[in-house]
Amino acid sequence: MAGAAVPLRVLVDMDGVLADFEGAVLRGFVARFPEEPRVELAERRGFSVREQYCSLREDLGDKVASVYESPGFFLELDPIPGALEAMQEMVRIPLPLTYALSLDFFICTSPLKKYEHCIVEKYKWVEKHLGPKFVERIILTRDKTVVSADLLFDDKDTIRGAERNPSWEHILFTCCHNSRFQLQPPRRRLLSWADDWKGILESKRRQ
Ligand SMILES: Cc1cn([C@H]2C[C@H](OP(=O)(O)O)[C@@H](CO)O2)c(=O)[nH]c1=O
Ligand SMILES: [Mg+2]
Repeated sequence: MAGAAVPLRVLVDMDGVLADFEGAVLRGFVARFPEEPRVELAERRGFSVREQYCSLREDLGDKVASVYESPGFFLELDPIPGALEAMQEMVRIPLPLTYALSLDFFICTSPLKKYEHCIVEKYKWVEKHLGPKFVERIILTRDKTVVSADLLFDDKDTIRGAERNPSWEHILFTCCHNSRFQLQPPRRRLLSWADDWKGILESKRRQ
């Protein structure tokens, strides 16, 4: 049909973008190991929490991993400010934005290698905070490069996998661990859900 809108496919990551993984790790670590040195959020550098705690002291890596591998950890994560509202708005597009833009929306998230609690709790978290319709939109994969889309909002600075040229543009979602990461142009960031995510969608609009 002439003039029919081709939907823009958008992937939104979960931890660090919708759910506050980093805040919960620090809180859980302090509660469980109050005497141990810790990494404050302002001092977080690099995606892997475990690596940074290991560099503080070798045995702290296992200790911090025990926090995010515990039952209940993923289910109890707080939503990132503005994330739930942005998701509800995103799935309602094309209402306020433009008549020519419709959207195929998915939550694209990786399970931990120790997946026992993580996987089911991620599903439950989405149902609890966003509702059952969003559960149908979950893509669970350890390799996001093989998923095809126009955009991926993700807090991991470097996303690698089997596909060397993923179809999506990775928009780096700012999180404590990547705030000092130097993005090489033309890579783009979204500073928070208060930042102009609609402008980024518009910039990808198909002709
Ligand atoms: C181990 C680890 C996991 N995670 C998150 C990322 C993945 O979720 P997501 O893809 O939703 O961001 C999930 C499994 O690795 O846990 C971190 O953000 N930092 C870490 O150090
Ligand atoms: Mg993430």
